[in-house]
Amino acid sequence: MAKSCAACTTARAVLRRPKTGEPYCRECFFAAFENEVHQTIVENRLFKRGDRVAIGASGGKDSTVLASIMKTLNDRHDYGLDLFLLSVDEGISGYRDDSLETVKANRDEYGIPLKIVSYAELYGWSMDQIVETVGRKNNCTFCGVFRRQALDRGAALLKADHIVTGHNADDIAETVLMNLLRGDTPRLQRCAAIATTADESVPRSKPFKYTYEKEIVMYAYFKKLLYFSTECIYSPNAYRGYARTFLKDLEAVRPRAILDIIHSGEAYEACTRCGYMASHTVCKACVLLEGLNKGQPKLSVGGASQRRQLAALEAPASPARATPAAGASAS
Ligand SMILES: Nc1ncnc2c1ncn2[C@@H]1O[C@H](COP(=O)(O)OP(=O)(O)OP(=O)(O)O)[C@@H](O)[C@H]1O
Repeated sequence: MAKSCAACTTARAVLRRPKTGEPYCRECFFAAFENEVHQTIVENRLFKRGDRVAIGASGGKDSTVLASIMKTLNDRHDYGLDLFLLSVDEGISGYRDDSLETVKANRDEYGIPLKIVSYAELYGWSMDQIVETVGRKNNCTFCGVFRRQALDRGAALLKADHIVTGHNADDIAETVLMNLLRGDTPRLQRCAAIATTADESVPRSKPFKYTYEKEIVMYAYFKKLLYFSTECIYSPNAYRGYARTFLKDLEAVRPRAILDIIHSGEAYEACTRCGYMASHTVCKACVLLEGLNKGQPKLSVGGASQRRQLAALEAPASPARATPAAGASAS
């Protein structure tokens, strides 16, 4: 017997939500999907009214769904944003030239202006030429670094206040895993952040940070969105491939694994004093040192929480405890 939708309980379910495993009808799935992205945008205060927002548009599923949903939410909730599509043409024949045709079709369908910047015009080198020179092994490094800057330069031409990209929950969890496997702990929290701002670059954010890739594909499918699905011909990123397979295996057993990994990245903190990894704003070594340096080592090794220990150590010394130092200077 056909199941009914877990949300409206009346319509017939046509899908099972990958994130929760619940049966949903089409309309309730659209509503839940759109509402979750809206919540992410509002709770993280990603934009302010009047912002000019450049949507990094590659023609792939993520950025195509992002463009569609940014338009839907901007209209529905009156965000007051000026939206633009921004595409980087890396100069990869048989790949980017075809995907840019998809972006142009999306420009016409959504009525969002499109700006294309190319590696050839910005750097004097296309990726095809770079690969001819450096080979296929390290070409992704060139492409990644150049794309980051190209998006900034394109956003500057558009006078954009903000760039959004289609990075989804799976992409972010994969990056957290890769940084963990490489022992690159300083990057853990940064790669899991929803918004980033580097000096002199345009602020960026990822409205799909908590959106599952499988749900993006479902949304595109049921909305009949047009996207380009070929993988880059130059990107045999084997390491990410293993992280991806591992993540998919985890997801199959426990769908929440994707969110849990993102939360692990978010929860990682670097000590605000010495930069070493910490589970609090200040690491245990700094708390112990503070105790030693203040002549109260026992305060920092007791059973109290690290926050309370630090607060106690940072509190102005009581008159009784101040006596030895005061006595020393008086004598
Ligand atoms: N050539 C490009 N021009 C503009 N934005 C890009 C380009 N390539 C990537 N991006 C942005 O970076 C995001 C992540 O890129 P990635 O290469 O991981 O692609 P993806 O996961 O296949 O996403 P998509 O499905 O949108 O192509 C994209 O969703 C898009 O917002």
